[in-house]
Amino acid sequence: MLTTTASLDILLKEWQNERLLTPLDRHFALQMAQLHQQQSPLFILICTLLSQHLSSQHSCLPLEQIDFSNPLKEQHSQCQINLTVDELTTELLNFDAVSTPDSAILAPLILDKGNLYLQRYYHYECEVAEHLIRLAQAPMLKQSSSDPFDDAKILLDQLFTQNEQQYDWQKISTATALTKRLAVITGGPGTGKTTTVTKLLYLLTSQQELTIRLVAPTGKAAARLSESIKASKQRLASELQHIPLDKLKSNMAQIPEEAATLHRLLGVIPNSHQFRHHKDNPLRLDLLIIDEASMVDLPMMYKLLSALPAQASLILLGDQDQLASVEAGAVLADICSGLRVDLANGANGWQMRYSKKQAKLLSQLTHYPLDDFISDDPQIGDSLCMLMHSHRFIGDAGIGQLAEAVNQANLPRIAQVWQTGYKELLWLEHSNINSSSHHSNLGLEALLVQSVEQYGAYLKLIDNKAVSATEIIDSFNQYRILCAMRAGEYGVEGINQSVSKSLATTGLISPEQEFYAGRPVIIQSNDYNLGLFNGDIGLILPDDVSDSRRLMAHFIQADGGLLKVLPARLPSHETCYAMTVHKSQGSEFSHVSLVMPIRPSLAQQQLLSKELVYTAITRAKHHFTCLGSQRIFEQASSRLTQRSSGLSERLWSKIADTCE
Ligand SMILES: Nc1ncnc2c1ncn2[C@@H]1O[C@H](COP(=O)(O)OP(=O)(O)OP(=O)(O)O)[C@@H](O)[C@H]1O
Repeated sequence: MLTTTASLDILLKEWQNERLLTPLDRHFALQMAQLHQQQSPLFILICTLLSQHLSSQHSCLPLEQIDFSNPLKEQHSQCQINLTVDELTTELLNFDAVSTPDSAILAPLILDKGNLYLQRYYHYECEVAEHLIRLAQAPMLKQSSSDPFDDAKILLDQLFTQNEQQYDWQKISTATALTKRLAVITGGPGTGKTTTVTKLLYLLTSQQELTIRLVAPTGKAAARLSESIKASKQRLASELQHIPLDKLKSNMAQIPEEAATLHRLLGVIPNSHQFRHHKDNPLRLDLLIIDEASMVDLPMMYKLLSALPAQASLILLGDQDQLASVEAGAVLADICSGLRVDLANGANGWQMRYSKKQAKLLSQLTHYPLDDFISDDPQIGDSLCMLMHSHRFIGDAGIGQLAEAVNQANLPRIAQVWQTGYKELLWLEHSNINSSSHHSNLGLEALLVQSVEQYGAYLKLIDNKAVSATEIIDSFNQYRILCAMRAGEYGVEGINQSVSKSLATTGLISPEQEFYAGRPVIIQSNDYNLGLFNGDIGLILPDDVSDSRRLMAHFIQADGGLLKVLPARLPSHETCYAMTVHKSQGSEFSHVSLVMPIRPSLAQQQLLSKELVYTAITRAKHHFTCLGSQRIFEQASSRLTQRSSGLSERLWSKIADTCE
């Protein structure tokens, strides 16, 4: 048994040295102990584990996951506490700093259904669940006529050609969003989320005047949403040629194209965590559409839902299989979790779950029988729709096949896809050659040759005065190296150095100074005055309007405009020939090369997950290269990220919880 605080402190320091804990985790625990005058080693240990869980993006600490004999999966534990979950629950509730949700005065730590929360996160989780369930149970806005869906039925039939052989889930998704104030439309890349939402917007705006806002978590994702909606509107217009041109034009003009970031929508207050819009100053809109919803973390979802006006509707679009948000929570995955089913082949699949009433209504609207999807108590299921057929990867079969095999963690299938020899897939094996005078990795060398060829394309445009900065940035964005890790030779830092060196050797760049023509930079913090945000990527290029052609950092903004900033004024940033997979979320590139580590540490292995590999693959539109070793690729593909949270249970349990 850990009997003294001193022995625990030694243990915490050891864990910190092994990087199993951050200094913040240790300080949090010690501060909690001081604040609540509680020196019990058990209390300090639990606070440490809670903080470590929150730093690892979990929303809470499930007590049943604590293994006292090895709490942080370290090599040699000296921690010898031994308690069952029931004993631990009793011990924890004896501390003043811990309470249950039904206590008269809530303590800073809340213990609910076997999960320990910081009070703030408990509040976020309950509120998000309540908001979502309330929206899911509310009918869509402004229904006036005796059969409010009469017009919608006609329009739905015009917009979707009825397919007798197969269910058209895009049509069913559109109908879902017509009937409920919450619609969650999910699916992998190219499954038609934007196409569906464009048709829905056409349908809604041709019936009534609505204030609609389109948003995404990052500037890049917002810019991509704008582009996709514009392209989708053009495709739709060409499909609807039977509609008189004037009417078609005026209907199309009603569909918004501009997308903003979530931060811009909510109104950032400089140097504050608060936004201008919140519960008491709600947004002014009728319909909010959030793309790339998998990137929205729990606190942000809480803030968005709180700022939503009482009668507004919400549509979440995203891919539930992608990496979850950078901060705590996995809101989209939790929302979708109730649809998960085990398939006969052992893989995971999804199945819609509707109430009888909703299945009947959707059937009437779409003419598809939905009795097979009726569930007893679907809670939020009436608002969900999944698109499973990718229209994007038909021509580029290899990428789609690999993404699917990884997503299903199907190792034999993954091996088979790599062995098929698809022209759009390239495997580079880490192969170290060591001789007394020489150390090289042939895989890395091949990657560097590829990067010189690929990045050479935009670098060669820089001196051509006929080519605009926007065109050069577009060319740069065709190719990107994504790293699974930040640190090390095969992390972002090492690969950036290696690529810079190769480009310099071939004379494509002259990196004598910090800022040189062609250097790509990624911003690492928000600068509201400059309008630059964490994750924004730009290029250092000669300013084509100044005579001296002095160097400026050029960024394409969410509205497509070009922002120029003096390099010396840039907020913290780094070179970006290579970036992390996390930072690439919401972006797409024609060619993606994923770099995996050779010998990941124990802590690094935890980060190499199926979601990470899947996200990297699905960033590629036409070509995907992987530098790795088969063993690490397979290990990563079979490691599912588990984010501890009580949200899934709150959304899908039979009796919806209310927040205390
Ligand atoms: N029902 C359909 N039949 C044929 N092609 C379709 C259909 N739906 C979408 N597509 C095509 O598939 C491509 C991808 O569609 P869309 O952009 O709507 O997908 P998405 O899910 O939004 O993709 P992403 O996740 O990449 O943003 C587009 O070229 C679109 O024209």
